[in-house]
Amino acid sequence: MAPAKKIVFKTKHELAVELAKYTANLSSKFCKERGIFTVVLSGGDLISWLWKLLEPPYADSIEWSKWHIFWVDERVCGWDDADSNYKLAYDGFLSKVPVPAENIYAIDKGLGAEGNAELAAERYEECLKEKVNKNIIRTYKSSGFPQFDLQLLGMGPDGHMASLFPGHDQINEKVKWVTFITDSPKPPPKRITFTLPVINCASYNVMAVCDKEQADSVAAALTHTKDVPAGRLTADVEVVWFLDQAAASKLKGWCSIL
Ligand SMILES: O=C1O[C@H](COP(=O)(O)O)[C@@H](O)[C@H](O)[C@H]1O
Repeated sequence: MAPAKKIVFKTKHELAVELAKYTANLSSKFCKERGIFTVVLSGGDLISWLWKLLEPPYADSIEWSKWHIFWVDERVCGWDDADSNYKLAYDGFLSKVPVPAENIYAIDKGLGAEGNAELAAERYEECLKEKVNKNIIRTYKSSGFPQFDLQLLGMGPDGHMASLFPGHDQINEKVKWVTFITDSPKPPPKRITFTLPVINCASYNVMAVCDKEQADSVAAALTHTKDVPAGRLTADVEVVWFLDQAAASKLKGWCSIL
């Protein structure tokens, strides 16, 4: 289990620049080693901090054709719904880079539109298993859980990550790869989400958080003074918290500031 690193940035702009560099370095490493780079996206603000990847030197140098894109959580709705994490990522990032359409694994379109959270979670887990069988996704040591190369995560003000919310049972799931919630405290209520064991098997986990609304939960998660889902985040190789000064404002003195 990797200890959490924290980096505090003066501005969101600087955070986005460093996030692009970090992602591009890992892309280059995994594309060289495996010919594939598996990337897991979240929804929320994270997508707006990926803009630097769309610019030089990254836009033209990243081997986009080797990227495979998954979602750590998804709202159970149509792909064109304003709540959709797929739509958010497509409009803000994926439509601007040449990742092949067949390498983008969104929630099942029909089940999403129908609002069938349970079946949508089962179908997404089947999708992951199929990609494991095709050696697109690696598995974690002997556990059999999928191991993604890089997950780009965010955290809500209540300390939730993915769609694992405080006080809800999904955080305790130990067997399934993907589970669902139908009473999410943050709208919309129906969502599917990777489970904690899957999230924590990733080789590299980035948790990017900005703004003062998240400051209490950032402090709770990183000092373990209160049990919030994001405080359980680990990774196989490295977990790094990318914070702006407002999000880090309740942490006392021990972060590296860029
Ligand atoms: O609902 C969600 O919230 C979290 C955090 O979002 P943010 O807007 O506070 O950054 C997000 O990571 C997750 O993917 C999304 O479904």
